[in-house]
Amino acid sequence: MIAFPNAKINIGLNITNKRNDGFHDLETVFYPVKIKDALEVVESSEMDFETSGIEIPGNPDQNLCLQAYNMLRKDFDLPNINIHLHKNIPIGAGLGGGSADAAFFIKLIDNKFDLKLTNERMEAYCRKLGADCAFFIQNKPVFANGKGDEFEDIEIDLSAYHLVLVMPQVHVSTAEAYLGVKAQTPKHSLKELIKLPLTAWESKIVNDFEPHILKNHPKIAALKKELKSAGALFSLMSGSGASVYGIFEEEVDLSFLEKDNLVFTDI
Ligand SMILES: C[C@](O)(CO)[C@H](O)COP(=O)(O)OP(=O)(O)OC[C@H]1O[C@@H](n2ccc(N)nc2=O)[C@H](O)[C@@H]1O
Ligand SMILES: Nc1ncnc2c1ncn2[C@@H]1O[C@H](COP(=O)(O)OP(=O)(O)OP(=O)(O)O)[C@@H](O)[C@H]1O
Repeated sequence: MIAFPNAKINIGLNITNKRNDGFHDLETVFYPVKIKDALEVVESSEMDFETSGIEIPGNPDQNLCLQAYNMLRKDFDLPNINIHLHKNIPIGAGLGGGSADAAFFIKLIDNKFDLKLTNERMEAYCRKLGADCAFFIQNKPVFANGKGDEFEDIEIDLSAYHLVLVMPQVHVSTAEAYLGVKAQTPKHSLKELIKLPLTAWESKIVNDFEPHILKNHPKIAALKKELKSAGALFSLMSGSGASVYGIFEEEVDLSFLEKDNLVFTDI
């Protein structure tokens, strides 16, 4: 059985409070995009985990797909499987790629082995793996708060626009991003700002990670400027970075960008 975990972008991100458990409360809008990995599971006599595509840093035993499998195995009688993950979603990009893999893996195992898990139960498993992970169970645009794992439905549809995402040769770890940020109550709630017409979003809808990440990584700051100059109605770093997206009214020629950037169009 095969699944295609997709990435997300954050449209706005306010860090509102530093919690006592080492995490932060935030407000964000998660929007699914079409940049995808491929994940295949087949039943087998022995456990095996293989990857291809972009190299994943860290110990393969700690891959979120395996962590998800080990967690499910504690509660269900599951057979050995072979997992193949083809990695295409950039890592350290603020695109939630690892979280997407884990959530889609749980949905795939539920489907393949007929576990009959509800969305709520799958989201509960996801929350144990990472703050971003639960979003990918329902995988639809939402306003999120708490650790980024409590959701409210919102009306938002960007399908009339051209979304472009650029990933520079810069890697920002999520932990690094949170270390440099100061929590504060935003002047206007993102839940209200997101209702404004898209042409009014620029400078009102912000990402609280941007000030320090753009300062420490001038390549990301330069990219954001370039997308603006190319006519983006709105552009923002996604999550903790390093990727930056632009929302354009028309298709845009980005051949002027430096060749070492990864560019995804019509995401
Ligand atoms: C930056 C975002 O992508 C925005 O959507 C997410 O908040 C990150 O979520 P994630 O990658 O799933 O994060 P996790 O793997 O759960 O946590 C990594 C580290 O980020 C910090 N962290 C994460 C989420 C959160 N709400 N507050 C935090 O302070 C913690 O130091 C944590 O140890
Ligand atoms: N399936 C996986 N895909 C990618 N990274 C994984 C995976 N499993 C575990 N990881 C670990 O998670 C780290 C970062 O993952 P991810 O791509 O989600 O980060 P990100 O781009 O910063 O996204 P975000 O901050 O939005 O969650 C990697 O460095 C890797 O060690």
